[in-house]
Amino acid sequence: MSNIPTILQNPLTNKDTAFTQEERAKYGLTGRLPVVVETLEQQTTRAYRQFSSYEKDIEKYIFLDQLHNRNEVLYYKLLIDHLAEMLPVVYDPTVGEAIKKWSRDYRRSRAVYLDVNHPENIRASFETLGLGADDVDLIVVSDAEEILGIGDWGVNGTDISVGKLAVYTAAAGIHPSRAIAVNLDVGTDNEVLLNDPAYLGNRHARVRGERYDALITSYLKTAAEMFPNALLHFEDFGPSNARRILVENRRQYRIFNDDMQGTGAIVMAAVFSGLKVTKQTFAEQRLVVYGAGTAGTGMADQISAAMEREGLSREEAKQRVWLIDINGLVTDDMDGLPDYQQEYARPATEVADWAKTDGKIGLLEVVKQVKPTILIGTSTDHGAFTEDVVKALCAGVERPILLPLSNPTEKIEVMPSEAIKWSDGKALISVGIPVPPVPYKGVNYEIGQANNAMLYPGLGLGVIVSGAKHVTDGMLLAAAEAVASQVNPQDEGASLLPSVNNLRASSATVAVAVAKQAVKDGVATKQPENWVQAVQNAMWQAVYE
Ligand SMILES: NC(=O)C1=CN([C@@H]2O[C@H](COP(=O)(O)OP(=O)(O)OC[C@H]3O[C@@H](n4cnc5c(N)ncnc54)[C@H](O)[C@@H]3O)[C@@H](O)[C@H]2O)C=CC1
Ligand SMILES: CC(=O)C(=O)O
Ligand SMILES: [Mg+2]
Repeated sequence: MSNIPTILQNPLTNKDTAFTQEERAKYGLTGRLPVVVETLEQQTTRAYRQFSSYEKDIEKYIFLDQLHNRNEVLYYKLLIDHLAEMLPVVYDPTVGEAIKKWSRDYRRSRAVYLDVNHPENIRASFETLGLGADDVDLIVVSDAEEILGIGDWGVNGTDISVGKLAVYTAAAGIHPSRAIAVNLDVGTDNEVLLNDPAYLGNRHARVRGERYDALITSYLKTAAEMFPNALLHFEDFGPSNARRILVENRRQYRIFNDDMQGTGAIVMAAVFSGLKVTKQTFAEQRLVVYGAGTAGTGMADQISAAMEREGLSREEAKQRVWLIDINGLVTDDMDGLPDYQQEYARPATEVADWAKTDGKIGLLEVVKQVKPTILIGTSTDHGAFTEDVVKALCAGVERPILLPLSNPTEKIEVMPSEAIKWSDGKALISVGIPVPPVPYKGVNYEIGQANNAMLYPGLGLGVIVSGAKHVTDGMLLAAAEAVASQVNPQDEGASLLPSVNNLRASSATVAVAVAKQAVKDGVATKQPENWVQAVQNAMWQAVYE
């Protein structure tokens, strides 16, 4: 077959059967499309029928990916019209499965790859996009060391950046052609990939130390110079790099770590809702975090900061936090604790008579001793919140807040259906994955999705609309409050978080709150008269131009 016209090949310009007769004549498409001219709605109906014909989520993922590569407007129209149904396919949990198979199933690239062995190519790689300084709002970058809860996936992790961007556009109307997905290919320690002939990334162990740091520094510098308005979103880095990069660069660059800050903020939103039910303050909480890595310690930081805002000293706030990691309760006599855990390590003397199992103070013992008001799981330890743990939790307090947040489904600490049963409906639950409501003793328990995807799109939109120079703690808090303001958790069986069905409206509400806070914090560079209108105007709609 002869060549396909460029306008049909480019997903940003392709309208396919929706090109009018005039357009067909103008763009050299005469005779190159079937005669019927369709509307976007008609195309969407067909695409939905095609989507629905696939049984497996991974097949649906591939169908949507191919549509994304063919016709961007149609892809987003379909996604936005069926957001609650399709988010779990383009994003968590199915994206995890797609990432595992990415090199083997390779179809077409949608990203920029920055190679640790050729840092001199960073600028040239971005230049190939042909985008000017004002053309980019957002870059999502991942080095794929800790993809969701499934570990190191090297270049296969490209699709976490692509998936996060799809959610930005579908949920908050971030313009798809003003956003870039980036994979930092620094090698991988995943032996399966290193020994797979189909693997498409650098076939060597992860580069660490000076060369890694030089790549990050060069990436930040080049991206900020070339695209000075872009929000630099970091996703799924390993725990030590994630925190270090954020802490070292947040004053200088417009940088956001989703796993620490986005997750921390969505958890804050769930806790705000939970406290409306228990009628307590942050300062009264006892927080146990099971799995003290990037996400878990990010949450400990945000919840303890909320305690401080209510008048506790830093020391008093830390006294109300217990971290549990792979070696049990984190105590100050442990060797080699990473810096992000040291801050919360409990004095060994304080727990000297707590029961140990296999030489560790385990979760059940901590729950019995501490009587936590909030138990968070970010451990990837599937099933860790056993019946004994949930029952002990409920023996300690009347309405515990229970957030088993590990993704994807195969990693979750407890499924809500079990936690509702074991807690006799008392636990106030949210989880990272989408789950259906749980019927129990005549009540339908709606389970909100405490996934950063419920917050970061609106946060990003607020940053873009306000032209904020930095993402401040105040902006994260404003986002969390805006999410929590949309639910009535006191109603029996109500969710702690808004439904995914309302995600676009929720994102707009979050964006307005974030933009206003950016002004208050002195980091906004734009100040329109009406923030609500400015946010609406900024939201890209899936329609043909
Ligand atoms: N719901 C959400 O929005 C988010 C959920 N997550 C989930 O949280 C989990 C952790 O993610 P990250 O913090 O990025 O990973 P990470 O690797 O930084 O942290 C995981 C921590 O859990 C610890 N751990 C592993 N097995 C354990 C066990 N048996 N007992 C106690 N601790 C154990 C590890 O030592 C590590 O410190 C993942 O499943 C991820 O999908 C992460 C970010 C957002
Ligand atoms: C949701 C997310 O960012 C994670 O699981 O890593
Ligand atoms: Mg993540």
